[in-house]
Amino acid sequence: MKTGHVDGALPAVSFENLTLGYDRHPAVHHITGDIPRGALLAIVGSNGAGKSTLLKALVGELKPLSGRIDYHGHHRNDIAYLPQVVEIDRSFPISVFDCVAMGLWREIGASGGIDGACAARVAGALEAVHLTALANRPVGALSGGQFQRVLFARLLLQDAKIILLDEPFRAVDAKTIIDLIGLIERWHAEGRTVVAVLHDIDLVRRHFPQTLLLAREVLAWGDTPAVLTPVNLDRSRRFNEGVDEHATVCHHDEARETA
Ligand SMILES: Nc1ncnc2c1ncn2[C@@H]1O[C@H](COP(=O)(O)OP(=O)(O)OP(=O)(O)O)[C@@H](O)[C@H]1O
Repeated sequence: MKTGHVDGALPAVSFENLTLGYDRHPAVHHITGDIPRGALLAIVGSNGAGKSTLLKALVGELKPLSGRIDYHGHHRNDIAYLPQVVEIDRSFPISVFDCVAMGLWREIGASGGIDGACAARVAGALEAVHLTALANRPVGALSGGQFQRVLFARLLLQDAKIILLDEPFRAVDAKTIIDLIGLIERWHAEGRTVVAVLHDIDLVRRHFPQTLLLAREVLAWGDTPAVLTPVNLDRSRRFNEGVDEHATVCHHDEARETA
């Protein structure tokens, strides 16, 4: 049976027996299921469970070792991806305003020119994340939380149908989390599909109707209260990333062969 199903919702993206890995070593095994259109889905799991790997595959940075991802007609430009902040280089000299304006690159194109209407939209996005006063500051001179607001403002302008967020609240204070959750809920209300990797279980319970609990394979996937049960969370905690760190044999395939 497919997991992640919501009655009546068409899928935004489907995984079909998807296995992902690095240098041919599987990191995530045999994932099958649908992310419904308009879903607000949290991906939860221990360190090394494969959460970032799954997002990287979704955005096309990592090709499947086997199985496939069906995008149901969505194109790369329909997907916005916010990697973990540690993977983003902040050293280049660019202002907050220009960094947010990069969210309009699809519309502006190679010309790079920003007309008055575009500038007003950038200003609107900055206002939405309460950063108007810092518009001219270099991004390298922002705090971690301020920079995360910049990245969310850029996402606002990208206007993507599918938004992927990898640990968007890492090292972010409570006030900023509340503001950024407000933007996520706005995207959800607009019918966009939002998928976020998160570690704060209470926050997931409060704000994310659906959860995928991952431990290199799907432990549970569906409505958040049914997924984040004490039994499932205990199984997730017991996941030991060292067990098959250099796995060359997939236990599912092994079981199938000996059955
Ligand atoms: N570039 C890479 N090359 C080789 N192995 C990798 C690479 N990136 C991740 N891995 C391995 O793949 C597995 C899954 O990693 P991933 O980053 O997806 O986990 P995660 O659930 O996002 O963890 P965390 O919560 O710590 O961010 C881990 O064993 C990790 O060491």
